[in-house]
Amino acid sequence: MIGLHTADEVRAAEAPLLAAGPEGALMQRAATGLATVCLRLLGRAHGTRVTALVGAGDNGGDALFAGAQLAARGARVTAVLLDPDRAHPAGLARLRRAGGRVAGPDGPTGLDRADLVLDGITGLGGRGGLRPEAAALVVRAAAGPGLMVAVDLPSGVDPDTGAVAGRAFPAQHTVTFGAVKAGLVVGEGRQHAGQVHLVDIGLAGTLPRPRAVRLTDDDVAARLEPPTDADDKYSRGVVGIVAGSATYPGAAVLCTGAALRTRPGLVRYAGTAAAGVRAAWPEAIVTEGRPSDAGRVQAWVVGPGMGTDDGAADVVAEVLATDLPVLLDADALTLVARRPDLVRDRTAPTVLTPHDREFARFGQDVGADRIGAARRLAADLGAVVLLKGAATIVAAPDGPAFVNGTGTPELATAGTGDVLSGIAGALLAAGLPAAEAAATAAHVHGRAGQLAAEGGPLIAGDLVRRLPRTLARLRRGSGAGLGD
Ligand SMILES: NC(=O)C1=CN([C@@H]2O[C@H](COP(=O)(O)OP(=O)(O)OC[C@H]3O[C@@H](n4cnc5c(N)ncnc54)[C@H](O)[C@@H]3O)[C@@H](O)[C@H]2O)[C@@H](O)CC1
Ligand SMILES: Nc1ncnc2c1ncn2[C@@H]1O[C@H](COP(=O)(O)OP(=O)(O)O)[C@@H](O)[C@H]1O
Ligand SMILES: [K+]
Repeated sequence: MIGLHTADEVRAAEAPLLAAGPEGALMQRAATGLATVCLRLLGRAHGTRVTALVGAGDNGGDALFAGAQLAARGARVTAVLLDPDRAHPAGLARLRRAGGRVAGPDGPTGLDRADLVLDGITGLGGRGGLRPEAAALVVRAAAGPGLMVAVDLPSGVDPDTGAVAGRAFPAQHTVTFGAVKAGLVVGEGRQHAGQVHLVDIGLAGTLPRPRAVRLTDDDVAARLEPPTDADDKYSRGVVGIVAGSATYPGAAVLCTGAALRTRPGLVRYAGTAAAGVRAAWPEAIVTEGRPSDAGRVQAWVVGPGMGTDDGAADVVAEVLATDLPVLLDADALTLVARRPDLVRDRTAPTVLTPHDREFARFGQDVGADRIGAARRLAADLGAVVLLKGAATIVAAPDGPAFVNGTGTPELATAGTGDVLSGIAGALLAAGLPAAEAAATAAHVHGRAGQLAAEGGPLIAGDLVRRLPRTLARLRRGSGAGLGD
């Protein structure tokens, strides 16, 4: 698991090391890590042109020391000082000694010819939207040819929430120190961070337990146990699906197919799309009747394409009255948003999987702090909330939030959410704790999307078809990095 930390947590973790160590030691580790990544990205230092944008804090110090290391190896480095009187003095001296040049924002910045631009304007100390002079420099840097590399985090991004007020540095790579900041992997921050490289500066022993995490492929593989000799079709979990309608069987077919392909022991379907489901998936056990007619299950998925009429409302209430784990998606969300007590009154786990518009039906817009929003709704309802998006969030009333790291914008197409519900339902039925089932499903869904997208634009059915290979790859193990 990759811990995702806040600025306060990182500062608190640094404090004892700053007190104990020689002055500047942490900054040297950070700058060396930064210069190493830059060298790797450039391929060589000699003859390359680097412009470092330098603010008045320690983030600028990191950029100056890294710039000095690159200059010492033959790079032509220009430091653009936003506030010349307050630039990190030792860093500036080191850069000058290494042969680096220094300019103001109105001087020869070298941005129009740079191979690489280092963003050392603000890091953990940045507050609010970038000031006009800094924002203007970011715009000029983005218009130039240089590879955009953010120091610790892209300036203008809130380290905790990923919120961007105004403009922020659009990085292709972010070299972050000590811990991955939550704001680098969620919301607008994620879009500005590019690939994230973590530099170890020795905080492992002093960081607190993270309040947000990202699952790796290995974490997910550990939650996807293949069947053993001891298993039979009932021991792997039985999923119940209530979805679709006679006029719209698609959601039911996709959701049932995804549940089947995640390979629980058995999938039951109850609802008015029975004919379509039976035709598409002979493996499912299908009834036109109510959920109570379907036979025993270990978890229910309710909602995709089922409509919001009184009949649908009755079915949702019937399922929520069971003492089984229930996943509510799509139309079921619209229905419970009108009657949230149906969720609050439950003792068995409930998972809600809204996208932003469905989330808003519960009374508050998502806003810029997506992790915070998911946590608030989870606490309010006493349920697990999976908030869909480019980086899907899973939050529970307690325990860490999960920020998903897999997926592709190709997933923005009709029906992919129905597939996600089917996968999550199968994992709930298999007995995974609700938040882990939801987070594992989001990860698998994203990997299936990436695999399907290799073959070109995808449709939701492609995800179902790719699930077996996705699961096999995950179980075989991989070396997935931080930024994907
Ligand atoms: N504390 C430590 O020992 C270490 C800190 N490190 C670096 O230090 C950074 C934090 O340094 P600081 O606390 O000095 O803060 P920063 O360097 O992040 O930012 C402070 C400066 O940015 C300016 N600023 C703030 N908001 C602004 C805005 N909206 N627009 C324009 N300018 C703005 C402030 O006036 C101030 O000059 C980390 O992100 C990291 O890069 C690393 O060197 C590792 C060790
Ligand atoms: N830009 C994007 N990048 C990555 N994933 C996305 C993006 N847009 C949507 N998704 C994912 O696609 C799925 C869409 O689900 P949803 O909106 O419920 O669609 P539907 O209701 O049509 O099935 C979610 O899993 C969401 O996280
Ligand atoms: K920065």
